[in-house]
Amino acid sequence: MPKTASLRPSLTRLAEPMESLGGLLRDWLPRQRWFAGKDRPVTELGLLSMTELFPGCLHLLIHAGHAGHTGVPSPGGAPPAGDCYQLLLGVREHPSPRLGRALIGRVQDGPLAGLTVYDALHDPRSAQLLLDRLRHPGTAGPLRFDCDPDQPVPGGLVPRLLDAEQSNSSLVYGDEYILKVFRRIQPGVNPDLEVPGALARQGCHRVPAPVAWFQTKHPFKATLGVLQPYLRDASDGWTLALHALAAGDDFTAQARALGAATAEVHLALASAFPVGEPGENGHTATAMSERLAAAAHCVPALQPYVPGLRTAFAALATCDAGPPAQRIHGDLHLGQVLRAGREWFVIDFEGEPSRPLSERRSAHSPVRDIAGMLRSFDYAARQRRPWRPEWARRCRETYCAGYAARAGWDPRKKHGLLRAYETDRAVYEVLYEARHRPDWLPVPMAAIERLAVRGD
Ligand SMILES: Nc1ncnc2c1ncn2[C@@H]1O[C@H](COP(=O)(O)OP(=O)(O)O)[C@@H](O)[C@H]1O
Ligand SMILES: O=P(O)(O)O[C@H]1O[C@H](CO)[C@@H](O[C@H]2O[C@H](CO)[C@@H](O)[C@H](O)[C@H]2O)[C@H](O)[C@H]1O
Repeated sequence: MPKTASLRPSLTRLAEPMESLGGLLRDWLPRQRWFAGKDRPVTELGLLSMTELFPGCLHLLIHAGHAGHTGVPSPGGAPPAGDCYQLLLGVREHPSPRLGRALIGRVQDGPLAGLTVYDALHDPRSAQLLLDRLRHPGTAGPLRFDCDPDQPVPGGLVPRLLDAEQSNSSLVYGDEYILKVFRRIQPGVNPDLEVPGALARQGCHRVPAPVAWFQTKHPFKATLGVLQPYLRDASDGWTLALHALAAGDDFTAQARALGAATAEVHLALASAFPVGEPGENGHTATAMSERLAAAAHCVPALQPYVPGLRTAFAALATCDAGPPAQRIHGDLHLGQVLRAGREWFVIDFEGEPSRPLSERRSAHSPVRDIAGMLRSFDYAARQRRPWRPEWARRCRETYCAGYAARAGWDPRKKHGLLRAYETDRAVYEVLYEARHRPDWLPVPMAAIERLAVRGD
């Protein structure tokens, strides 16, 4: 059995832990899928907080600064500029060879010299101890662990880390629960805790409700992770859509049911959170135009289409107000919906990861979510050659019909709104793909061309 490094209590008070970790993390962090600053070199790494969670496991909040940003939190606890990441680091003399993929490296300098550091979420023992902390409310330094006393979580569940490419890291326990450990941390309550909790209180069964969570109060208050029931026999909408496409199967019945489920979630959100006034289209159009300009600056391939795309935003400013602004999902696509039995469930209420948390928690038009899902049918249809525009068109049509039947208003009758929100979403996707998956860029670019040239 590998010997766990003795992490003396003094370790948590070490003055210069980054002497040991800085070099390793500077190399490792930018290679993680959830690292947001891939297009900007990391110029500075700073430690915002460090807590010994249990022997051999450190909880860290790390600031990654890019040129011109400082990692020093400003007075009053406001977050430093740049990004803050949550890491759980295992620290051992001789980690198990089974942790090979999780290795970050062997420390050369500073107080941890000679020890090996790895991503502790890959270590079943650490994952089990983390669940134990969640099962028993309490604190560890600035960290606080809470659970819903009405939904007790049993001990001894075997953990496994999901290895899908994700914005965060998720551990599944005994196929009973899933713990999402947020990676990029922003101040405030994370919508992925706030929204499912509020929807559960509304009696909405479309969203798995949180059963335990943990947060920090230093260097700012923030949600760090959420445990919820795991839908064990579920398949996500993206996988189902690709299977249907591969088999030449129709997907319209599923799309219709998905439209109805989206409307149900929107109705529950409108009951759970304050609803805004309609009539903000001018302001929204300006924000969309600004996002387009910023995206075209980063991705020059967008530039020839800017004038055509702007016509969608100009039209939005003058078209009817549409449904009132309300809390929405914020990043709805086929990968965010799960089909279990004959029901659709909606997960991941974090919103678009690159937007500030305050913006993600504010009210927006529900058309934004609808546009996100319509774009997703287009993404799916473009995964096979020859691509299948008819398949996407039918899914889009029936999704809207399903939505209309439940919501009482029909997205298809809001053409100007839908076009503007779809354009805004495609612009976001161009930026997302350029940063994370350049090979996928042609998918949203095809939509950009269509929206700019044909406008439909
Ligand atoms: N409650 C759940 N039940 C079953 N699978 C889930 C559940 N929540 C998430 N998943 C699975 O985990 C994946 C990642 O979850 P998600 O919340 O989208 O994380 P991320 O923010 O990292 O993208 C999903 O695509 C889904 O396959
Ligand atoms: O990681 P998240 O699920 O929160 O969302 C981000 O990554 C998604 C890709 O994994 C990205 O979605 C885009 O690609 C999907 C296919 O992989 C497609 O279904 C979506 O329509 C498309 O937007 C999402 O935009 C991004 O925020």
